[in-house]
Amino acid sequence: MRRIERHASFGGWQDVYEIDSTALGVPTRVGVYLPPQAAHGRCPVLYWLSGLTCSEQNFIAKAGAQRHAAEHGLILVAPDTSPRGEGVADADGYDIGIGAGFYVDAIQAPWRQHYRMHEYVVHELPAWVEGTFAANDARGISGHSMGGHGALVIALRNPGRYRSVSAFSPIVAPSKVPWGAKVFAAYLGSDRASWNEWDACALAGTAVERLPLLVDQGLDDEFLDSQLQPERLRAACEATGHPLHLRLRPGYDHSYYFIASFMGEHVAHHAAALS
Ligand SMILES: N[C@@H](CCC(=O)N[C@@H](CS)C(=O)NCC(=O)O)C(=O)O
Repeated sequence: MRRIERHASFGGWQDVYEIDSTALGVPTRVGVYLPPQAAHGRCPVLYWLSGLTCSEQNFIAKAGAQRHAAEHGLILVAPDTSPRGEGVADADGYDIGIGAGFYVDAIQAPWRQHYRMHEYVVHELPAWVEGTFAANDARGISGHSMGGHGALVIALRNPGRYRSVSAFSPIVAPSKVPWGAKVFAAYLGSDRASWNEWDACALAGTAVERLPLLVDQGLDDEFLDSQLQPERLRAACEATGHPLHLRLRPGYDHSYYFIASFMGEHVAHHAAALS
């Protein structure tokens, strides 16, 4: 691993590392915030999954999460949103290929060679974090938009691995909306039944662990009706009794201004479950 950035931040360190990922088959960058408490003992870890077009930089520069992580003693880990670099498949459009890994394990050519973000985020990344830093194995996961989808799906698919989950403006039913349908057809193929394994609304119906879902959604979000449709998650959770705390926020859009406004509440939610 190579450390390529280090900044003092709220008594701790905001770092960026480049690691050689086996799952992705390429070097990949990851933001790691070490709170001041990590100098004295092991801390829980909150994983953050960003949305379309993002790298590890958007969250570390714009979400303002370090102040809250320092207050609660949480390590923050923010991976890239896809494999990238020479030899990595890509296609026209910001919503497929590089910057749009969708946190699935692709099975279709040419994507399957590198697009294995689920394997990377769920297994390889925590093993590296817990073996490298003063981290314990108490894990929470959160994210935004495509990353909100990733956080919900990863928590629902992997019972026992995460103690808390939350999302901002998540794509709750990727199988049913244009962003998800486009990449699922490419990465997973035309068998739509298999898409349910990567769809939070479908997974909420079959989850064996009823981990409560905390979701914030801005009502002035430009993607609310076309891509996000949070009422689908409410209906799916009501139908199966899955605990959901969905907060609709008037006036807020899809940006990091929205995320930063409620980041403190999300970090506190995770800290309560993880500490
Ligand atoms: N209209 C945007 C769509 C992508 C977008 O809104 N990305 C969100 C996540 S879905 C984001 O976090 N963008 C980066 C940022 O705001 O820093 C674009 O063309 O780039």
